Amino acid sequence: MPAPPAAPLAQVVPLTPVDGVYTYRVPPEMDAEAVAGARVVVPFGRRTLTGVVVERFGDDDLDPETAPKLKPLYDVLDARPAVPADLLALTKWVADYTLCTWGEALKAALPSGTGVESRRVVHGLAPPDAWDEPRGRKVLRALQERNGAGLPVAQVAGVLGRKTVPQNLLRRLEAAGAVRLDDEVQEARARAKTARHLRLATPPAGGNSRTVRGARQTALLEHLAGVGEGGAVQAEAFAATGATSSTVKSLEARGLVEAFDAEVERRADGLDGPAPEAAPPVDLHPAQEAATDAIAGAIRAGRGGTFLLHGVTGSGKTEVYLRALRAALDKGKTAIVLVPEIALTPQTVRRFRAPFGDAVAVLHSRMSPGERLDAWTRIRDGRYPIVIGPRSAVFAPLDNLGVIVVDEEHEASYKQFDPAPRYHARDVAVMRAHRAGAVCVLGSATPSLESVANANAGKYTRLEMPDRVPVRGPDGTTHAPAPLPPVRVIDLGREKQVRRLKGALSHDLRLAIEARLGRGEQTILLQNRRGYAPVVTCEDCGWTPTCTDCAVSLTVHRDRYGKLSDQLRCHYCGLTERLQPACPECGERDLRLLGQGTQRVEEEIAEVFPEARVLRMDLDTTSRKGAHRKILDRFGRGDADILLGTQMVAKGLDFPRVTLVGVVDADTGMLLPDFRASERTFQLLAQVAGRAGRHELQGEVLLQTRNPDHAAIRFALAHDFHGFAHVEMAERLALGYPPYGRLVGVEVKGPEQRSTEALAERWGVALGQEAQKVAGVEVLGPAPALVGRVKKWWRYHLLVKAPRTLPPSVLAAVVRAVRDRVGAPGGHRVNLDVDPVGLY
Ligand SMILES: Nc1ncnc2c1ncn2[C@@H]1O[C@H](COP(=O)(O)OP(=O)(O)OP(=O)(O)O)[C@@H](O)[C@H]1O
Ligand SMILES: [Zn+2]
Repeated sequence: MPAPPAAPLAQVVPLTPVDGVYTYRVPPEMDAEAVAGARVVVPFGRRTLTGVVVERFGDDDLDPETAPKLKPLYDVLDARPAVPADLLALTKWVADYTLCTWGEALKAALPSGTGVESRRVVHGLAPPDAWDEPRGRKVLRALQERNGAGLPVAQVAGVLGRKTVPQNLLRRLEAAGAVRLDDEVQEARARAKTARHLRLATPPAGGNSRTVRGARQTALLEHLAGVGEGGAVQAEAFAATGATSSTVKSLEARGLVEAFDAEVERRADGLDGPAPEAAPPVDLHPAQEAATDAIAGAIRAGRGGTFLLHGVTGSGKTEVYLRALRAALDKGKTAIVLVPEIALTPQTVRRFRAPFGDAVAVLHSRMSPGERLDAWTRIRDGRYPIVIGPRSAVFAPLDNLGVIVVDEEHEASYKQFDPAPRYHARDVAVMRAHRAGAVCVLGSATPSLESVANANAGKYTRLEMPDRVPVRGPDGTTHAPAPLPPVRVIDLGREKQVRRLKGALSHDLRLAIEARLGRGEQTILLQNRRGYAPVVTCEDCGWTPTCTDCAVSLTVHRDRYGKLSDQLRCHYCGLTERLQPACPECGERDLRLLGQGTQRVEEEIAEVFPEARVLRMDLDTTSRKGAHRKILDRFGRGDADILLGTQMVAKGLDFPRVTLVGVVDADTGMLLPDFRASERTFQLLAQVAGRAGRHELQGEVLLQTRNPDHAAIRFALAHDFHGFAHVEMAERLALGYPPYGRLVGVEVKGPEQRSTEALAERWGVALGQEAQKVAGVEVLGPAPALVGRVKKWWRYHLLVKAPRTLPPSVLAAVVRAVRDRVGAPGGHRVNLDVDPVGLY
């Protein structure tokens, strides 16, 4: 019997949207493991939940009344705390800042699919005719059909064809003894994968040495001799030796080899194959040198601090990151590199793996839950000092952090919207590094105005790399910095008038592509819209198909069978239907397809340049695992002349033979009613322009637009980030928007329009009242969201605005007060979004 624990109580945060911290008794046998950061299973009302211990304490101060009533922990899930101490504090900060529960924030820091979940289940006890009300009978009949197996409560709604669970009915059925409600606990732990393995048989049969063996048999035996007791995965052994099943059969028959099933160790680096060969070390150019000195110096000195590394496209930021990682590792510290999901390309990963090899773990969203859990577990066990991944990797369970790098820090994908916590990974990175005494490096060619403002205010140290990396000639001599490529604007309005442009590609853009085809160089074309045509309309009556569940028009998609099988798709909910050849309203057969999606541009290229080899990269061509990588590998090998795609082609790519970048329609997104629309457009154009002429060959960029005078276009033309930032900042200041103001977005959603609108109104009134108590706070809205209905849910937005000088906690208190007072009654949902990114 172990001694009773000195701190017999544990404070536990359940991993659900339930607010608060709950106290449990720690049974003596769980004393050693139920420490702060460990995941535990606890009784919670009638449910069983997974939670995280956040503190242990003694029962001395406890009220003797409540002490005996405390329930014990049911179980501890971790032998080693899942959440290191610094992440406990960090998630608490995230919860307070983003207005979510600590449990929700902790959940974001843990791999999904772990722990235990319970669900409420109904069991039938009485036959259907024992109940005289039809709804109850229907439920009992469904339960009878399940032969004693329970039905999850959530599915009862479906049985009755309703959206919500009939809680009242269930209570009455339970009170009358017709059903029993129960909690069923499910282990949500991901299972390990097993595969067929081969190994040499023991003891090796001696007398077979004279047996004639084929080359494959010999190769397999040698291979297995090299891997030892644990054996090799059969498929891998086959790939390595050319052996086949019949090779194995004949070796098995002679007692030389045995086959068995065993768990495979999933590689936590998320890649197959060994680490790529290390690239030869480069000599830093002076601006890189200066940046590296500042960053590595801070890491070595353990000083901490945030650096804004503003380096133009192709200035060699990655090399600076690599040196920062090296500095951290040399000090025995660990490092996190955040990259936007879209930039988590094999090319990027290779550049980080090359110098550090197996020290690097890669996390990405395409991993299966099992792979993710494995990777996470090994990171927590300290096997990888470097973690690279998208926004959630900011919570990687590393101890002893030396540096966090946020590449392309301006990227909107660092902000999580759903589910809560609605955090911005860049801001969490800055905070985590700060608390750990680590260095944070924010890198971009087009920094966010928020970061620029922080640098201006002296909170971040600004490091500039204004030139591209000098190009080295084949003889080893270094030339002058490669210039940023010249950008030309093509005014689409004029093109339409003067040249009667019909398709998507202007005369000049066609000529430019043709020249690349002739010289065997490559082209990247950006068209930030997928599908064939964004809108279809009837020439006669003006009918346009819209989604039944969302307030948007449907996009035409064309598959390889051509026009006859055109589909209509909703980009919000995925609804898909056939496009009929005639208008359903008036019967007119002349339906007009308006606008250009990537598919249509692809078709036009095929018509104009039948000999060109085109790769299309958008959400539709990259949905399969590995597709993204395959496309880029092919393009990199020179198996294609043109890479056409959505914003996926705009960022991070570094291909030496790309000398032309064409933006088919620079206006997509530019005119959205979002105060960041202009900034986003500038960033996208500057980033995509940066893909051209990055090495020896001179590049060129063509922008097609209808708004040649727009600031985003004018400054992109001159590669003038500072000019753009200056103008845009002045506008933000005038309007009180970030970085000069603070915002909290409120999204009110519901299945019914009237009640949703009414709830939004009540929020508006209540916010207005609270806002009056604090100087400078302003409430905008409610107004219908830009897309007023998504997946059958109506959406209304409000925006709370405050000056930058108001502490975030004060603004949070305003919104929290309204949440407590008005809330989200009657099946509505209200999402609070602090520092929103996107449309409000
Ligand atoms: N000091 C150096 N000497 C020689 N080549 C270098 C040096 N530094 C970087 N490079 C090479 O220059 C190219 C551009 O560097 P890198 O991709 O790091 O730029 P970047 O600033 O990250 O650009 P972007 O913002 O466009 O992604 C790469 O091919 C890289 O290998
Ligand atoms: Zn829809």
